[in-house]
Order: sequence, then C-alpha cells, then structure tokens
Amino acid sequence: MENTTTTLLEPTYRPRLEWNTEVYEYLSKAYGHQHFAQICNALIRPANQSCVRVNTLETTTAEVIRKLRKHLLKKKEVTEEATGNHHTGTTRKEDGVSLPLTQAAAVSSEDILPRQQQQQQVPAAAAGDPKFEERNAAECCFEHELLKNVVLVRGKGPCNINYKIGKEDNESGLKEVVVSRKCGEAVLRGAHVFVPGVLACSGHVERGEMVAVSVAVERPDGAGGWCVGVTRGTTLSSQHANSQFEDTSRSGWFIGTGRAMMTRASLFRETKGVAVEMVDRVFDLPSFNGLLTGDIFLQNLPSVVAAHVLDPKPGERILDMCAAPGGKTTAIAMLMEDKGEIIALDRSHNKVSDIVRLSEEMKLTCIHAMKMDALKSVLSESTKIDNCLNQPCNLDPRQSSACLVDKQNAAGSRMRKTEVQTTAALKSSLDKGAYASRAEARKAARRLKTGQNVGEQLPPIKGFCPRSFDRVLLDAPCSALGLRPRLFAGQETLESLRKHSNYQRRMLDQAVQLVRPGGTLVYSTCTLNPGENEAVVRYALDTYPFLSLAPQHPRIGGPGLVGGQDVFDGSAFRSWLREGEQHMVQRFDPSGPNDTIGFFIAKFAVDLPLEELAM
Ligand SMILES: C[S@@+](CC[C@H](N)C(=O)[O-])C[C@H]1O[C@@H](n2cnc3c(N)ncnc32)[C@H](O)[C@@H]1O
Repeated sequence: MENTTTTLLEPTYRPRLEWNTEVYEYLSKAYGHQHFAQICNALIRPANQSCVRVNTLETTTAEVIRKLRKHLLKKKEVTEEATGNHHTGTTRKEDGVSLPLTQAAAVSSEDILPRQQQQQQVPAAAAGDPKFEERNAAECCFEHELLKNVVLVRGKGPCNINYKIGKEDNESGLKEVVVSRKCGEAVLRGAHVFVPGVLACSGHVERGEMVAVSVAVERPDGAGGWCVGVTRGTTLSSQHANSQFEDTSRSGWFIGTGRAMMTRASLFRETKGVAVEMVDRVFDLPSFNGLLTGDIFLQNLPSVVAAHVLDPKPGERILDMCAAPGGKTTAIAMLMEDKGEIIALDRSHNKVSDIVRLSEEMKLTCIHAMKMDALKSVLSESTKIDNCLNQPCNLDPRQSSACLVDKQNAAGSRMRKTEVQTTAALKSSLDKGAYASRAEARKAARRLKTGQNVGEQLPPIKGFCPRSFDRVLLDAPCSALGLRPRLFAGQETLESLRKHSNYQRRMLDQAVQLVRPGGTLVYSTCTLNPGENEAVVRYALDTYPFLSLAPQHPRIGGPGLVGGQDVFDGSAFRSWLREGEQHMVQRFDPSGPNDTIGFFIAKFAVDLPLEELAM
C-alpha cells in the first residue's frame, strides 16, 4: 500500500492530510485534481460556523439566539481575562472574509497576522464599547435564512498562535502536550483536552502552567503502513520542544495553547477529567458543552436538511434505520411535533442507549429506539405468517405496525436497561393495532403498569412488515470521508470503499421494502465517495423501477456527479447519475460556499411495484 499526502501551508497550522494513494487518485479523478485539492484543504479545518438546531417544542429560535449572544459576550470577557489579551485595534481579513473585531480579538498584537492577509485599522472608539461588542455578538449568531429552527454561530480561524509566550529567558518557549488525533479533532471543534486524549507531555509540567498543544497524526511508516510516532506516557524532551515541530516533518501539529489542569504525573495517572483547558485556539469555535441542554442540539447543517427533506408529518409512522446517536431522529420528531411514531434502529446496544438518552433530554415521546440489525429488518414471509396472528401484515400499511414477535426465541432474551423503551414501543405499537399475540400484548401492558421492565423477559422484535412505514430514512454507515475537521484519511482503501458501497446496497434492499406505496425513502451519507452516493442511487433506480428521484426541499447543497468511473481494477464499472438526475440530489461540498461537512442526500418516491399495477 502506498500513501499520499496533501499539504496546506499556514503559518502555524500546517496540516498534511494523508491518503491511501489509490483512494487519492480515484477521488482526484472523480472531482478533478484542483477541486479535490480544495476539498482536502477544507477537510483539515473545521467549518467556520457552528450549526445549532433548536428544540422548537421547548423554546423558540429567538430565545436561543438571545441566550447564545449573551453567552458569547461572556465567553469573550473570560477569554480576554485568561490570555491577558484585550482589544488590539486591528482586524484581519481571513479567507477573503473580513472579520468583525471580536472575531480577531483573541489574538494578541504580538501574534503574527497570517501572511498575505490584509490588516485594517478599526476606530479606537470601538474598543471595549459595549454596544459595539453587542453588535458583533449579533453578527456572529443568527437564524439560518431557510431553516427557521437553525441558529448559526460564527467562529474564526485559522489564527496564528504565539507559542513562545515568556520565551525571553527560555528559547524553547512553552512546554508541550501532544494529544491523539481524535482528541485533536475534538479540540479543533471547540472542546478542551481530556485526560484520555493525552499521549505525551514535556517533563515537569505544573498545574496552572501554560502549555502548547499539538496533535500526533499518523505518518507513513516507510513500509506501506502508518505510524503515530508517539506512545502514551512519552516524556517530551528538549528535542521535541515546539521549535523543533515547526518544520514540516514534525510529528505533531500545533492547535493552540492552554492551561494544564493537573501535573504531568496526574495526567497519566488519572483516568478522566480536563487535562488542559484551552485558552487560545488555531480555530476559535464556541463550545456548547452543557449549554442550554435539551433546548439545543449541535448538528451539522446537512443533517438538519436531511430531516427536512424527509418531510415527515405529524401522525405518520417513520423508520430511521441507522439512528444512533439520534441527531436526525430527534430532528424528525420535532418536525412531527412529537405526534406519530418513529422507530429508531441501531445495531449497537450502547448506541441505542444514546438515542434513548437524547430523546429523553429533548422530552420527545414519539421515538421508540430499539436494537436491530437493519439488514434483517424486513420480516420474511414465514415469520409473518407465524407471528402476525396469521394476518397478512401488508393489507393496510398504515395500520400494520411492528410485527413484534418470535415466540420461539422470546424465552432466551434477557432485557437490558435501554429496552425499557422497547417495551414502550411494544405497547405503543399494540395500541395502534400492531400484530402480536394477545398473550404478548397482555404481558407488555403488565410490565409497563408494574414498572417491572428491567431484567424482565421481552419478546424480541424481529422485524417489520413490508410497506409498513410512511417514510424511511436510511442514513447509512459510510466511509465518513466528508467529516471535518479530519486530520487523517489514510484508513480507507479502495477495497474498504467497495465494502461500504455493497453494505449500503444491502441496506437499501431492505429499506425499499418497508416503505408503503406512495411513501418516501431518503438515503444519506456523510462521505465524498461517489461509489457510496451516486452509485448507490444508480443501483436503486436500476434495480427497483418503482423508485424515482423526488424533488428536495430545502435545496442548499449542489448537484450530484454525472457519469461514472472504472475502479477496482476495472472489474466493476460504477455508474453514477445520468444527465438531468444530478439536480434531484443534494451534494454538500466541504470546499463550497456553505462551508459544511461533505454530505449527500437522495430522496425517492416509492410507487407500487409494476407487477402489482398490472393486476
Ligand atoms: C451515520 S451513523 C447514523 C447517524 C444518525 N442517523 C444521526 O443522525 O445521529 C450510522 C449508524 O448506523 C449504525 N449501523 C451500522 N450498521 C447497522 C446495521 N446493520 N443495522 C443498524 N444500524 C447499523 C451504526 O451503529 C451507526 O450508529
């Protein structure tokens, strides 16, 4: 395996995005070399605005904006106090966007402004003027022009950070903490450094001491693989000092400075807690941790769009096939005003708990989370006959709720905590005329009444009747190559991309069966790979003639890719969209004007299968 690197040169943020060479060539060809280079440059940085979805059932967008603006003003005061940086009277132009003063203010006058970036003088009267600051907070936090339940909060970056604070008598400047890639990506999104994320640290770091924070990212190991180069517990010696990291071959990337919250020894002894509280960041995005819990949810804009595109209506029955942690599920529930039923599946037990927790936090009651393999979510003919009180489940898709069954296996199933929700789903489904035995119905009702849920036996839900949902969302597991910030992309090979694509087709095979005629199926991913996007749409349209692409509202993303590409040694030519189809899908380009993650949405209208129309 060979590896390929794409480099972005910034004064102190010099990420190099590593790719498997074949994947790099495949994507470069798909997008064109220049466009793909732009995409890579966008991937290594976070989007410069955070997207907050409002729980409109509990509060209003205006109220959230008011509270967030207040929070931003307070945060600015705290940051200035911590850094000792007050208004410098200069503003900067970053990436062609002129930033308001507050966005540039966290960088001291000593910091180098990015090369070739414009400086402007700002009237001194503005400095510290509360009205001016309020106006800036207002400009940084506003309602999305198309999505009334979305608030955008602007950040800033990349900023140059002064790593040599107090260096007069100490040439190497700050001591250093090196964190894992996952931790680094979280810090770039606005988090602090938590103990498990710390890999290495300079000797003799004391509590309260300022440190430079870098990320250890995989590099080619010379044998076709990758290595990180730092193991947990490493003591950084003077040869690791930050000045050494400033050449492009360094193993870590600077992402900011912060205050150590514990000594070096505690950093590696403790198992949890904040290790470094970030003070100055290369990308300064507001942290929403613990803020307005239950009233807001931090979510990527395209994910909110996907929920809107599904267009769920109050009272409908929706299936979210791959739902954890529940971001889109809860967005759908709010659009349904919490009326109707959403079955939210995930194959991971722990992740189902996340859906339950989020639903409870947002006070949503129409969501029934359950552990199920979406690849086996359609009941087979034999199971239907055995378990649906001998009634055909698909006579009236609007009535045919979950077929809650398999008596044979019921005895062996021990219920776990999160399956409390499943019991609720069972009762709810029964209330709505689901097909299950009377004995099971009585048992489920008794369990709910007596509160004897945990530890009790529960008949496992084996699947759903064909055509039993008004709408299905398949937010498929994917290579996630659109997620940002992404500091490493080398884990995917052509072979792994092919596997994702095949998995998605198998899921889609299930999804199409579960939508009622006249219903809607939405397919989405957070990857850039056309093999998991346009090629899956092509497969769906070619395999199921009763599917057609449906218009999407709102339309915020760009068009899909037309044509195809011969990959996988020429053994499989993957066709994408045909001319005219590209405007029916939405593709979110990380390097595009919306500055979002890479994302893809296709919406299908489901008609009656042709053979049934002929009957
Ligand atoms: C892209 S994530 C879903 C994100 C979610 N829709 C949201 O908006 O929060 C894909 C999810 O699919 C789940 N998954 C993968 N294979 C699955 C399967 N066979 N059945 C059910 N869930 C599956 C994964 O556990 C993962 O949580």
